Amino acid sequence: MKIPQALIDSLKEVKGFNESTFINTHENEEAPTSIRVNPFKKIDKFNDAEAVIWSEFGKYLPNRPSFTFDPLFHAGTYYVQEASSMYLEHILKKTVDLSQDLKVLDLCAAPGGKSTLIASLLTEDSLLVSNDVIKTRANILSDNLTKWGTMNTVVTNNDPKDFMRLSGFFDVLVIDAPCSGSGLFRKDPEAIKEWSPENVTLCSLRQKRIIGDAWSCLRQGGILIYSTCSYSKAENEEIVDWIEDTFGAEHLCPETKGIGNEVISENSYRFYPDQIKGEGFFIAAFQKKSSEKEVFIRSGKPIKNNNRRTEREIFRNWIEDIDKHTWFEKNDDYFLINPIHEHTISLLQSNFYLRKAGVRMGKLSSKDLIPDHELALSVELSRKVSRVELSLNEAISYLRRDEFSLEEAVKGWSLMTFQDFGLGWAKVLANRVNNYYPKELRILSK
Ligand SMILES: C[S@@+](CC[C@H](N)C(=O)[O-])C[C@H]1O[C@@H](n2cnc3c(N)ncnc32)[C@H](O)[C@@H]1O
Repeated sequence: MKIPQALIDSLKEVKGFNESTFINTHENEEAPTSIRVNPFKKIDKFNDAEAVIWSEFGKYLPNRPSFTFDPLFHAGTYYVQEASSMYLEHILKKTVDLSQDLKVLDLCAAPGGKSTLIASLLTEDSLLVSNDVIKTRANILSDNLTKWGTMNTVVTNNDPKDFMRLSGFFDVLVIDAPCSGSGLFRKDPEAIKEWSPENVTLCSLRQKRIIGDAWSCLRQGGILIYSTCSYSKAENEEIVDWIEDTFGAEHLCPETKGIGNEVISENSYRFYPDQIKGEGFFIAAFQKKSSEKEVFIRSGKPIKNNNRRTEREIFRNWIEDIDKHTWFEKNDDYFLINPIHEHTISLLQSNFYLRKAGVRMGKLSSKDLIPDHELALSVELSRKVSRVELSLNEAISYLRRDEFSLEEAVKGWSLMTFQDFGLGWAKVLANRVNNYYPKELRILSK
């Protein structure tokens, strides 16, 4: 792997950069494999694996297994994530009171590494809005958050400037900005071909535009966390200076955890693969000092309609504690949400392209629910729902969407599980089983 000389030259004066070890690591060492476990779907599988020091949920694996052929991966019990980027957890814990109910925007969120991490840290009554401007990527983001299983998440597919409509609304704004990607060269050597000083300049301009567009949606006193997987100062320290100068934000510098002070560069944190067990990463936190006119969100009880009592009784069979929740209907689909978020979700619905809100439970037929895939992965699903535990081979077959049969299964909708974690639905008929695993998610590789 040949690192572009122009990149090396541009880093010579940067804090913590060591040219010879940096080049040696890129040429001779493989990127470590790490995963982050889902606190809402607890598994033992990685208990003995080496911990990522700065994350409560992060683990290094001694080698890279085939995640595609692990049903626990498809059940959302863990997320494969590069270790350095898990440092967001430490920064959040140090700058935000996570015991409070918060409104958090993850603005550049696909495929969902940071969002699934944030979702793991928030209270039930908090709301995470995960956004990505690119439609196909917003769909992947939505799939990954569905697997994570939490209800307090909304996925939007909007341009950052659309968030100006939510003036002063969010307590926390996370901007993991699109960047020149030099920090991930070991994992994606093809990215080296795309790298150029001109691209760094373009990325830097785009990063400023994104931050400028979204700034007003953060409330006074709120926290902005900015990160990239680039080494270039133009995308990192220079953006930090620009944020301080343009918005008068206070640059915070929480104490480090599991990394030495040498990674602190002008009050921000730089991760180099020759110095820590992870890839290149940059992260900085700020507090907003200026005031913002806050968007008005209606409060109060939702409007009831006559069907709700019947609907509730149907949903009671599917949802663990339906009396704690509410729901809304859109295009015949029913979405389970926290009543606290009802008006906010309604506001988001009228102003944004929503890809996901709460848990899509499914459609109602005359007497029952036709369950949606989202419900199968949700932590709100009732234990009363009929379940069939699959062996490893059966689970792989199910995830491939193969035809299969089940001995002694109860007729009707059944949750297919692996080690007790939901994978999806099947409908058991008298002489066959209909596999309802979503076509677009099925395992294709041999
Ligand atoms: C570094 S990736 C985000 C990774 C993600 N936070 C995670 O941890 O999985 C940057 C994201 O920004 C999005 N993006 C690209 N151009 C953008 C723009 N002009 N405004 C906002 N987001 C953009 C990309 O689609 C991409 O998903």
